[in-house]
Amino acid sequence: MATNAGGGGGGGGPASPNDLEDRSYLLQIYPRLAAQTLTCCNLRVQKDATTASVISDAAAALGLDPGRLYVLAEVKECGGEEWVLEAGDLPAQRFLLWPRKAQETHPRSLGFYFLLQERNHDGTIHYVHLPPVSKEQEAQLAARGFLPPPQDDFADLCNLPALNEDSILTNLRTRFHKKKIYTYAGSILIAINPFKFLPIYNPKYVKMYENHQLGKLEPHIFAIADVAYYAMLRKRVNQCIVISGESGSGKTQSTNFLIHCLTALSQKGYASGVERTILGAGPVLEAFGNAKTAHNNNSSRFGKFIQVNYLESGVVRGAVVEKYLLEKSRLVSREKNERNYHVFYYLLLGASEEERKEFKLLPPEEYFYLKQQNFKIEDEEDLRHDFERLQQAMEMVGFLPATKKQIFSVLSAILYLGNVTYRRKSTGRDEGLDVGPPEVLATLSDLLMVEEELLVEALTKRKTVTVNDKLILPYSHSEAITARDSMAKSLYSALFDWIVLRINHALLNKKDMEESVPCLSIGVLDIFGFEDFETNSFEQFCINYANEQLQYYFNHHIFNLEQEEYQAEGITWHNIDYTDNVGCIHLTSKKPTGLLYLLDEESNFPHATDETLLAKFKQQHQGNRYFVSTPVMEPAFVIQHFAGKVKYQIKDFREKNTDHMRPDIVALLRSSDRAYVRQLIGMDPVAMFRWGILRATVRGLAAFNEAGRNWAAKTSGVVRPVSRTPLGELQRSNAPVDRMYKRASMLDFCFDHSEERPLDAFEDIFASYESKK
Ligand SMILES: Nc1ncnc2c1ncn2[C@@H]1O[C@H](COP(=O)(O)OP(=O)(O)OP(=O)(O)O)[C@@H](O)[C@H]1O
Repeated sequence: MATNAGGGGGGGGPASPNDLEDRSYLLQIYPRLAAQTLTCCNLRVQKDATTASVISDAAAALGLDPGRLYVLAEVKECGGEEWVLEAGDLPAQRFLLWPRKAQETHPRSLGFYFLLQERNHDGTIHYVHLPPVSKEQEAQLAARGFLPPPQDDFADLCNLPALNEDSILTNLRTRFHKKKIYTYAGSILIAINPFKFLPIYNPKYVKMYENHQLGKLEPHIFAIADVAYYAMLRKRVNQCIVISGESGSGKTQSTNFLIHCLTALSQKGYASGVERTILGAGPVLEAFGNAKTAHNNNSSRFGKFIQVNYLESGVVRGAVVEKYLLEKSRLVSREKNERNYHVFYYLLLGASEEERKEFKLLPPEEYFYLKQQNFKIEDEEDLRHDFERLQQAMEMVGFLPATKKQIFSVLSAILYLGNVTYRRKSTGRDEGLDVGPPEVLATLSDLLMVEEELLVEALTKRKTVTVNDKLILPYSHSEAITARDSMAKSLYSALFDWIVLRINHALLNKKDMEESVPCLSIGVLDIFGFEDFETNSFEQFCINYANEQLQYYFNHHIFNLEQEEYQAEGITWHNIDYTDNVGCIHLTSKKPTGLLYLLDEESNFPHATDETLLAKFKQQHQGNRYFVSTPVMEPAFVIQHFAGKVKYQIKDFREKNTDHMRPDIVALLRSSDRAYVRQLIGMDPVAMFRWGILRATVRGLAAFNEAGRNWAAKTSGVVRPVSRTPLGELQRSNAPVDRMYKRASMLDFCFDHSEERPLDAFEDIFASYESKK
């Protein structure tokens, strides 16, 4: 029945063309056994030879133990599927179905062979792993027609034949070279920054992706916007798109594309007012919140969440921008070859002669806050143009010329603060500091409209109020520099918050003040990517912690929830092991010993220093696998993040953690004759309260209208159409929302029209609201 042709080659195919029944075929059988001796057995078999007989002949030819059990499997692609044959199957029949070339003797790497494997007594197969097929082998296989031509790019990484780092990167690179910058990994979109314009974002593309199932068309960022939009409408559930990536990878650009598509979908191709305002808001936020860094010429130094609100019909209603963590430290110092916030350079290079005089501007190289670290401006022409662009964008968002002037005065004052210098008093027994130069102090006092005497006090002395006394202590030299920088940072940060608030005001649909409608929303989160610089400080610590949380969110959704869903649906599934980052999150934020809690504790303890803080970190977390030890004398600690190890310098952690506005500075700025400066300082508690009210009002009114409708139905016995002016409903119900609503309207009035005494107006309303609450 079977002929052992030994290890020799010998051609396959018919042995005797004239006698079909007597034909025999040369099968290549490879043993895959734990104790493997021979590499191959070429066995000549007849057409009607069963698997059982082929197994026994092959075992004999290979000198295997006849007392053991074996199975025979057909393999078509090396490393591919294996079809185990039943004892009564005819292997030669399978062989005859193979391509012609596969029936000739060929190397194993080309596939089409049989495998002889050991079988356990319970019927299961005793598997032994083989080395994977190489790329060259695959190519040979394809060249010989045994494999379909290789597909060299996969739009979805989930379809890759082999999923490993190498294959993923090769696929992304191949696609990128074909100008396909987007690739899916299931429902996640991977974008590779092309650093050049691609004509794939015009309205034709919005239309093309509209209401399409994800994956049907070439991957695209518009497809993600489209899925979010239609899922929101179909499920009536708010959606969120999370963008993550390292600095310069294209997060902000992607956010802009998403917002464009999200508003265009709603407007059926026409640009909406909201989109225009968002587009205007972009350059304003960029000018004040972006800077040139080592990684990106236009790096966002703050995180943001843009929420587009829709009516239930899918029409855009308005939008809200929320900002997170502006990198304030950049204002006073930064890494080599990096710049301060764009707006300073725009102003200094773009201002007219008249504006220079009005804001007392100097050339950029004369400001200490700008000239540190390899100061060189090579793009003067662009900066001048950007100043014009900024002015235009400010107008689009509704900044009046007077407001712009106020903002530029504050910017100029911030720059002058950097030029304040200190010298130890050389005469007398006074141990204080001399502050100067006089012309800088005079200009600062002019720009901020504060008394020079008070300004000098705030810059040189700390006031502490105790139960019975008021202590005034002179700052040491380093404390004074910290106080000066703190004033600059506080002013800039308040200015940025005010701008965000103003933009939100422009984005808010004014009708929300008059009528309530149920809304849905899609949010786009664009935060800093993971950072690891030469020197990492508190900012990097916060940014990387936020990214750790994002990673956890991904893990949770991609692995945990998906696997739970499979199990719930009864799909056979082996849980996938993945790197869980919960340990790192606990190290940072778990009560009571997480690093953030220890930091808060040490920030509030009067005698603590950065050194005692570091000692506390080490003492609590020595031995934690996410807290990597550092040499005893090194003022730093290392965290093992999901994305790699990062060393953080402990210097200024406490100072930055408690970086609230110093009371002395608040008091000084509140004494300003410039209403705008007082407004900035008052913003913190009051304007945030106001914004909270607006938000709560918009949400509350929806619920409230519903209550009004029920009330009307109950009292009249008939269901009436809903009034489009909720004030009527509000007055009838006497709900607390009523007060809130009216307060919000009044606050809005103050915000827009009371240049004279806005802060007092805020405070009055705030106090009256508090008393009636
Ligand atoms: N899809 C794209 N097409 C063309 N250019 C792009 C695209 N995405 C990004 N870029 C270019 O790359 C630059 C950097 O992108 P972007 O500022 O969006 O990065 P980022 O991830 O937000 O960086 P950071 O975290 O530093 O703010 C952009 O200024 C733009 O020129």
